[in-house]
Amino acid sequence: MLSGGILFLVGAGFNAFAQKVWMLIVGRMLLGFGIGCANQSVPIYVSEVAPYKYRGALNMMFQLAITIGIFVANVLNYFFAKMKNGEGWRYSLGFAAVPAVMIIIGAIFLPDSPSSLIERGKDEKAKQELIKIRGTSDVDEEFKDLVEASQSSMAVKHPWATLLKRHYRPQLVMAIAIPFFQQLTGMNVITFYAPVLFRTIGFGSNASLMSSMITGGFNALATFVSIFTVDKVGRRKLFLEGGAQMFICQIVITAAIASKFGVDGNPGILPKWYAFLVVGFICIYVMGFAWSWGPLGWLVPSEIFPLEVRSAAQSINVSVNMIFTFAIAQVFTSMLCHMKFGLFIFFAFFVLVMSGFIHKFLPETKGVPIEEMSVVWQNHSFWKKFVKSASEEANAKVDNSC
Ligand SMILES: OC[C@H]1O[C@](O)(CO)[C@@H](O)[C@@H]1O
Repeated sequence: MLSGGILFLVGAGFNAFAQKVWMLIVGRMLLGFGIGCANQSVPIYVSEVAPYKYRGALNMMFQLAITIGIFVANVLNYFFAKMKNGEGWRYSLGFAAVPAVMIIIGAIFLPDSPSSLIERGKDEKAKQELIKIRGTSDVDEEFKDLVEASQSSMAVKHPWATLLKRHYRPQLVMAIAIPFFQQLTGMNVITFYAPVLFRTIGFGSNASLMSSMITGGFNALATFVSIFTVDKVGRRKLFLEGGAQMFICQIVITAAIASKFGVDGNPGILPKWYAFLVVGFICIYVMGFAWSWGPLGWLVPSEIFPLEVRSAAQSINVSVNMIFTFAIAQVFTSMLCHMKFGLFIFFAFFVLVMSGFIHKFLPETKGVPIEEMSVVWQNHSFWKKFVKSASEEANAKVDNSC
């Protein structure tokens, strides 16, 4: 976390004071490395230290911070874009230093997680830490689970190779599929390009930035819904409800754009109600994402990886997420030119596929202590054939040693 914050701060500095294009490129690269470090460490840290009953809500604060960040950035951009001296971009980029400093201060003051202390042989300190964060000295059972998890983790010398073993297939599949699908919802097409989309449907250039502030606001507010419900209704229900909501909105938006723009992209004069309809359904779509795939895309991977492969699996999760964020941003404009309104059908198709995937393959993880998560795979109709139960494993070890 500390490295992420520092990289981010230096990157913001390069960008704000850039005199040459290479400085902007280096600045952006440093921001990218910083984001990578933070995305790798923060969700896992939160899931490790949170009491399991509130793990969902607390982990989702990470996505809440992202959405608030996007919203604040949209608001600031709106004002900086009005600066007469043409230097507004320096402020837009330089203000990234604020969250960077917040991360640095947080990382300096936050204690290490008990899991990571045990892994480094500091058992006594880990126990004290656990007592402190749980607010009770009745932590023996949890501490025992953590020590056991750490022992099996230490037995694993090559986490990357281990992750490829059949036994870890559910975690590997989730580490790839969840971030892939999260980006294939098309959410970033909305957040990156809302200004372009809104201008195209007739908003002026100021109004288009306004509109992206509106979607940013809905994104942040709707994340609270998942924070308050995820530990009650569970992960699967949110995933499936959010998927259905996004799908319906994508179909309505496609129909609205197809009916006015057709394939020649020439809508003539658009009535006000039309713009309200499109913006309205985009907001409902954004809310659907914000209380499902947005936060769950970080929560679920961070709670299903056992300690021995946690870091490796989270690296895959973050990389797949970032690669597809990048890829979609790159190809979006040419896809829009070629597919026109069909672009939304493309994403709607994936929303359908990903909802089917969750329905069939993701077990409910609500209320399951993180160190006991293997049970959910052992009880799952599809994954149980991949995952051995603890007693089968012990027998296998005895067989091997004979
Ligand atoms: O809320 C939207 C944001 O959420 C993410 O999907 C995951 O954190 C980002 O890729 C996106 O910009």
